[in-house]
Amino acid sequence: MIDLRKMFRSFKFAFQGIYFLVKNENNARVHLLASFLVVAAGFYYGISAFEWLIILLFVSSVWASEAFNSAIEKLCDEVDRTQNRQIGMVKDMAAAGVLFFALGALVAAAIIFLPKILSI
Ligand SMILES: Nc1ncnc2c1ncn2[C@@H]1O[C@H](COP(=O)(O)OP(=O)(O)OP(=O)(O)O)[C@@H](O)[C@H]1O
Repeated sequence: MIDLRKMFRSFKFAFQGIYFLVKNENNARVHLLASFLVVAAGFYYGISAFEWLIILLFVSSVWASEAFNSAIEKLCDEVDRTQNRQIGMVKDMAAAGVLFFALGALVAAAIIFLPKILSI
């Protein structure tokens, strides 16, 4: 049996997580600006349903990877705040996860929008 109250409570915590991300993480604010710009460009250029699908997949993937990366960073800082090579590596690998999606998003946005921008 699904406990709806528990489910809505989990949503509340997840939205709290989004609030923490945007409030505390500079990179999340960069993602917010980029997401806004790309969605605005999508409406401006009237992109197709398939192009929207690609954009939405990348936007949500970048946000999800940033959320995991920030959570890992916070956890690392709780575990050990002294200089620790392993902690440094964990943080760098988590950051690489965001970079993979961000670079993919950049290339996808260029493939979708550059021809439209250049044809004007
Ligand atoms: N405890 C540590 N030991 C070794 N290296 C660390 C440690 N903490 C951070 N680093 C190194 O410094 C880099 C930046 O870490 P930091 O936690 O400041 O990340 P940030 O992305 O700048 O975080 P914030 O969002 O808090 O500004 C890490 O990727 C890692 O290479």
